[in-house]
Amino acid sequence: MEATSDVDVVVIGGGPVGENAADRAARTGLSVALVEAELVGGECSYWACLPSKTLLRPGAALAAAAAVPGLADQVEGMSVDTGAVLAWRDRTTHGWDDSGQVEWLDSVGITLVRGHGRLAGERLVEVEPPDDPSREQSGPRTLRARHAVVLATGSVPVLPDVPGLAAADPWSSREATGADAVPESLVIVGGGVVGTEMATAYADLGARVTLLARGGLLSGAEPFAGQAVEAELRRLGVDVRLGVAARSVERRAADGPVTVHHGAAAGDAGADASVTAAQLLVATGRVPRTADLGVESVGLDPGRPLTVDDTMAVVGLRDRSATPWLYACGDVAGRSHTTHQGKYQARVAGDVIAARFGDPAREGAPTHGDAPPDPARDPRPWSRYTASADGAAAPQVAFTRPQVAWVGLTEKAARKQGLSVRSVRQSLGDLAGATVTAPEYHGTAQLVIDTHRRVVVGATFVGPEAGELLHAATIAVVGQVPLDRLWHAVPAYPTLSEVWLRFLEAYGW
Ligand SMILES: Cc1cc2nc3c(=O)[nH]c(=O)nc-3n(C[C@H](O)[C@H](O)[C@H](O)COP(=O)(O)OP(=O)(O)OC[C@H]3O[C@@H](n4cnc5c(N)ncnc54)[C@H](O)[C@@H]3O)c2cc1C
Ligand SMILES: NC(=O)c1ccc[n+]([C@@H]2O[C@H](COP(=O)([O-])OP(=O)(O)OC[C@H]3O[C@@H](n4cnc5c(N)ncnc54)[C@H](O)[C@@H]3O)[C@@H](O)[C@H]2O)c1
Repeated sequence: MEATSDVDVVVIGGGPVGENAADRAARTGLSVALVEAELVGGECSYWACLPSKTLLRPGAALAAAAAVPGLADQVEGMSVDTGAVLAWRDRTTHGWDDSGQVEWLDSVGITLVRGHGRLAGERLVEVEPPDDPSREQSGPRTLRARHAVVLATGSVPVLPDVPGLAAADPWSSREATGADAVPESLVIVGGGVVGTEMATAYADLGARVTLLARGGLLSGAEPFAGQAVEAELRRLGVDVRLGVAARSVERRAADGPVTVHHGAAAGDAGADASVTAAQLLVATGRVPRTADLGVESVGLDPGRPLTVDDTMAVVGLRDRSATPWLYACGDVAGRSHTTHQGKYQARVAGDVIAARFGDPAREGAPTHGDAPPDPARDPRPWSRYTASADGAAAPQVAFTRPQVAWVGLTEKAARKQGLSVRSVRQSLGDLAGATVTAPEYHGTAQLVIDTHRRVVVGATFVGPEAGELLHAATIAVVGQVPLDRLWHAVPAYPTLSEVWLRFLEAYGW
């Protein structure tokens, strides 16, 4: 095995984002090496999106059946078969085996280098062989990139500085999505997307769940969304405690129960209540994985978020070269923590690299037909080389019950940006589409409208399968479609999309 290898592009991190950046660049004939320390497919495939959604699906399917006359009586009293669900989760994650993903890399001509990658200066990456002896080093120790290096190393969970917490060896989302048994009881710290999704899944799987949140639930979304999820979690039997902070944690034996003492989140007063459970999950957010990545070798601060421009080029390097060579996308870039938005950034970074260094005329190249970005000038917003949607139009779905789907700005965020906005809120349950879905369908949707430009800048849908309603809103926000034109986008009868007509009627069109 050669010690040093020259390639056109090196991608560090083989999650969904690194894979996409590598693929886009490789399609223009560039040679690409992908460095991966664990499993190709990343957090999303093995410990995040896919296993979590598998754990959530059976409870959602049961609830959907229970809401439909003719089925409700049949499923009453039924519970989820935990063993079957965990076995399905194991199939979804391919038993934590990445050989399928590795085959794909081979098929598209991307070279996999297993090991921990670190920058060692400009366009230079050193790879430390993996600890796991079953996963042997499959490539060179040093990679010299002729053109570009892409950082796609994802993020790591945050462990708050609470006395006794680290010593209690709590679960992170990895253990929660990868568990091989359901604990009798679970206390969750954190009321964000992981906290609410896992509270739903574990309640469905039969655990007694307590959820501790500093504020309300899903604070990144409109407040009414978190309130709907809170109500449903309580209905499921989850003990939801809002406005509280963990003050200390005790666990006497490694496999023994764990007690979380908590008090009011506002102020520093001590603990006034506690909860004891068989297991503890900490879900208090994630930070970009920039520690132990060698970023100090190019003048950046390890452990701190990276700053990228809209072409996903990292800014603030010690030595500025005429053409940017270092890019970052996905969780590590810190702009968004979702797979779809990270992959969007990867398409941008991959296409920028391909346009700057690859052969755009090559068959299968994605980049012909648009002017390549000029590194000396600001990139043109909304071109294929610019991740313009990140700030203005990023969608997200929390697969809670009810689902919460949102895109763009909340009303509060829009006002904070100085926009003059008006929100219109509609009940989904009143629509004909709801009546034929389930007689007791409950749901709410809201548009945030920029009253000067008369365009939609944000949208939220809360209800069963609300995620499927989101994309029309994403198109309206990205396209900045004027309300006058939206009026001509006629929703089919009887679908839930008729809420768009109700929005326009309520706004006063
Ligand atoms: C429980 C949970 C559920 C989620 N559900 C969803 C969902 O339903 N939908 C959604 O859109 N998003 C979801 N997310 C977010 C989603 O998982 C992330 O946004 C996504 O994984 C980011 O992709 P990435 O490629 O940037 O990082 P990752 O998926 O984390 O991949 C990074 C890869 O880089 C590797 N790596 C790191 N450092 C190095 C190094 N120095 N050298 C070599 N390799 C390295 C890692 O081993 C990993 O394979 C969820 C997150 C969690 C925690
Ligand atoms: N369906 C999806 O798209 C999906 C699912 C799961 C996770 N994710 C992504 O993964 C990332 C991580 O999820 P997450 O839920 O851990 O983060 P989050 O940012 O969504 O929520 C973290 C929560 O923890 C709270 N918190 C922070 N510090 C705390 C402390 N010291 N004590 C108590 N509470 C504290 C915050 O107030 C917040 O409510 C998110 O950015 C999310 O977008 C996405």
